[in-house]
Amino acid sequence: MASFVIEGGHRLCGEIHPQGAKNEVLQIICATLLTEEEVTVNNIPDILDVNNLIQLLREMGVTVAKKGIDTYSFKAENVDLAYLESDEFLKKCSSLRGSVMLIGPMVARFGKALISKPGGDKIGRRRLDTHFVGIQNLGADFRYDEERGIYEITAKQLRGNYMLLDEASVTGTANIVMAAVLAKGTTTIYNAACEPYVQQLCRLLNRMGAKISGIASNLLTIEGVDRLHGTQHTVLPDMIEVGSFIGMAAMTKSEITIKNVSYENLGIIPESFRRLGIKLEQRGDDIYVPAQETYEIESFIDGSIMTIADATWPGLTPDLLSVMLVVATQAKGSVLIHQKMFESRLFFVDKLIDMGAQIILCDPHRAVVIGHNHGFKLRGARLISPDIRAGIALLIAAMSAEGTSTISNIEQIDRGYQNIEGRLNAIGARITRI
Ligand SMILES: CC(=O)N[C@H]1[C@@H](OP(=O)(O)OP(=O)(O)OC[C@H]2O[C@@H](n3ccc(=O)[nH]c3=O)[C@H](O)[C@@H]2O)O[C@H](CO)[C@@H](O)[C@@H]1O
Ligand SMILES: C=C(OP(=O)(O)O)C(=O)O
Repeated sequence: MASFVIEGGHRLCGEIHPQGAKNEVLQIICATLLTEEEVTVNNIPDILDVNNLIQLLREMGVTVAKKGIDTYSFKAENVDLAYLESDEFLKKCSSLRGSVMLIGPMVARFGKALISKPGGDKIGRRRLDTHFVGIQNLGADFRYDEERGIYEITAKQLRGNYMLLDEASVTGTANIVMAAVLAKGTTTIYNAACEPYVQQLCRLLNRMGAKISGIASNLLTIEGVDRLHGTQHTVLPDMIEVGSFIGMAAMTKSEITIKNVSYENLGIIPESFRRLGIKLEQRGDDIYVPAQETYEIESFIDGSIMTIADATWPGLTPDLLSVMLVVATQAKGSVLIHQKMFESRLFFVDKLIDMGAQIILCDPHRAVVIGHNHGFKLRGARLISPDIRAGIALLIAAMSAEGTSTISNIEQIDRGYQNIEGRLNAIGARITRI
């Protein structure tokens, strides 16, 4: 288990480039299975989750070529269908959350998919009903093999259907869309997730020859086609990384410019940081964050205490609440952080309380943060990263703290942040990997 040793109290200064979006690229890589032709993908981040998925595709028989520093081509011409049934494949899938999105393309193209329960963060229950019910609605048969602990999904020919999803699941919508593009007839998905990740997937599929309309809304219509072909795709910058950098700058009183953020795809994220009192400016497609000695959390118009809560897109992504919570500990004023979607994502506040933060954990979903207004600094501590976003939040806390901190289990951070210590040290941080 690797660790970061962080010397706190150093200001950052300069420019930083966000990596490609993890949650988009996981969908895009799975979609390359839908054609035997070559699909080239640019701006792929060099992170654990993505590298593991690429490796999994290689083992499935997909020809993967690295064409440039962050460009790969995928050609799923000779997929090894026997390997897809092996215990080795299923074991690998179970350690990788993104692998659940192999089901849609595999059923659509090969008529069969096997899957064991996928991994990912331990951030609460993560049910897959939306995925399964959606693909079942297209005519697939689901069987649970108790002995092997796996689901077997089969379909001779998927058929388009109308469906109203029970929740706007991001990976669930992606899975159903990828199954529906090769189904016979028209599929309508109401209450579809419409995060930029899903929008980008739909745009890629249309470039491959699919017929999807309603992109960016919660009502998608998909006219099935017989086959898809090769194309090119460029992954958007990672909006969660952009948000993490905004929070990091505010917390460490730093002046930074976050380059090429694709501002129009950030939705409510910039405004949500502004509500915490953080100044930021859009400069072309960059975000400039000036050095701020203090930032004051807004109140609602009626004077009541600010609430920052997650919601499905175009609401605020749950993946930034841990960062916003940490940033609030040094703000002026108080805020209620309400993590509605996941029930185990706020427990890391214990560690912040140990570092001197004033936080009341009301229940598994809600925490009230009483900001210090930089009145006193957090204290360096020995920390452990419980999940990817709590991990980056603790890193931000450690960077702003007095003294040295150690964060262990940084594999959780590496799942989603590319060479984070290298990129932050280049603009003034002091982080060592041990
Ligand atoms: C690989 C990937 O893309 N992961 C993202 C994806 O996970 P993932 O697609 O697994 O998450 P889902 O969108 O399915 O749902 C996340 C959680 O929110 C709950 N839920 C969801 C929708 C809803 O309307 N109401 C509701 O309560 C679900 O029950 C679940 O507990 O989307 C999540 C929600 O944005 C993000 O945190 C993850 O980073
Ligand atoms: C929860 C996340 O990832 P995953 O869905 O891969 O567990 C995340 O990216 O914040």
